Amino acid sequence: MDYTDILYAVEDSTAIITINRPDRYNSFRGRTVEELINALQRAWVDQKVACVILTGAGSKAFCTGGDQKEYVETGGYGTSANGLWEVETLQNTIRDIPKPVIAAVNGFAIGGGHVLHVLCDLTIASDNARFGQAGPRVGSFDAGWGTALLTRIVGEKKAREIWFLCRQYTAEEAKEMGLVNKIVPQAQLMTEAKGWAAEIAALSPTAIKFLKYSFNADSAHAYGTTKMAMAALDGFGHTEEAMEGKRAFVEKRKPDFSPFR
Ligand SMILES: CC(C)(COP(=O)(O)OP(=O)(O)OC[C@H]1O[C@@H](n2cnc3c(N)ncnc32)[C@H](O)[C@@H]1OP(=O)(O)O)[C@@H](O)C(=O)NCCC(=O)NCCSC(=O)c1cc(O)c2ccccc2c1O
Repeated sequence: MDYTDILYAVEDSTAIITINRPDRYNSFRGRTVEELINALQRAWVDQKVACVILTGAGSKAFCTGGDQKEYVETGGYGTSANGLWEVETLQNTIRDIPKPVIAAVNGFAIGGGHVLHVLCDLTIASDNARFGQAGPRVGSFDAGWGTALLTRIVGEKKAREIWFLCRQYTAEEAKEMGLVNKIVPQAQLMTEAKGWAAEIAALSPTAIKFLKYSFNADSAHAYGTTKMAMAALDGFGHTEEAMEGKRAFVEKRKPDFSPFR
C-alpha cells in the first residue's frame, strides 16, 4: 500500500509510524486509519520488529482525532478502500499486535488522538504535550476503550472530569494522573522513545507478548461497549446536534447545544 497520510520506517528493531498530516494537526480521516492499520500489521509480521513507536509529524500535534474539516466538508471522515470506517479496527490492532506500542506524544493528543495514546502500552511525552478529550464539544464520543481504559488509568472521577469538561492537561498533569510514563524536552522525544524500544527489544518477545495479552485480557470486556459506542456514533454523527459541534469548531465559534437539551 502506498501511504499518503502516514510515514513508516524500521530502525534497528523498532517500527516508527508517524501520522503525517501536520496541517490538520495530525487528525485522522478514513484513509489515515486504513494506513495506520496496514502499518501496524506490517510491524506485526516483521520478525525484525520488536516494538512500535506511534507519533505525529511536526512539533504541534501527536493526533487530534477525527478530521473535523473533512467531516463538515464531506459529511463524514471518509472510509477505507473497502468502504468501512475502521477506527474500531485500528484501536483493536493497537491492543492485539503482540509487540508493545509506545506513544511518543509530541504535542496535542486530543479527542480520538487521546484515545490512541491511551490504547498504547506506554506513553512518552514531550514537555509541550497537551492531553484531553473533545467529543462532547464537537458532538462525538469515542467511548468503550476511550472510557473504560481511561478510567482504569486515572480513576472514575478524573475520567469523568476529562470527558465531561473537555479540558486540556499539561504533560506534568498527565503524568501525575498516570497517563504518561516519562516527560522529556521535545528535542529528545524520539531518542527517549527509541531507547525504551531498544530496552524492550533485548527481552524475550514471547514473554512480552503473553504479558501484553494478559494485561489486555483483564479489560477485554470493554470491547462490547466499544462496539455499541461505535455503532451509536454512526447514527449520532449526522444529527443536527453533532453537526453543530463540528461546524462550530470549523467556524471557530462556541457551539450552541441549547436546542438539544
Ligand atoms: C487541538 C486543538 C486543541 C489546538 O488548538 P489551537 O487553538 O492551538 O489550534 P487551532 O484550533 O487553531 O488548530 C490549528 C489548525 O489545525 C486544525 N485542526 C486542529 N485539529 C483538527 C481536527 N481534529 N480536524 C481538522 N483540523 C484540525 C485547525 O482547524 C487549525 O487549522 P487552521 O487552518 O484554522 O489554521 C484544537 O485544534 C482542537 O480542539 N482540535 C479539534 C479536536 C477535535 O475536536 N477532535 C475530534 C474529536 S471527535 C473524534 O476524534 C472521533 C474519534 C473517533 O475515534 C470516532 C470514531 C467513530 C466516529 C466518530 C469518531 C470521532 O468523532
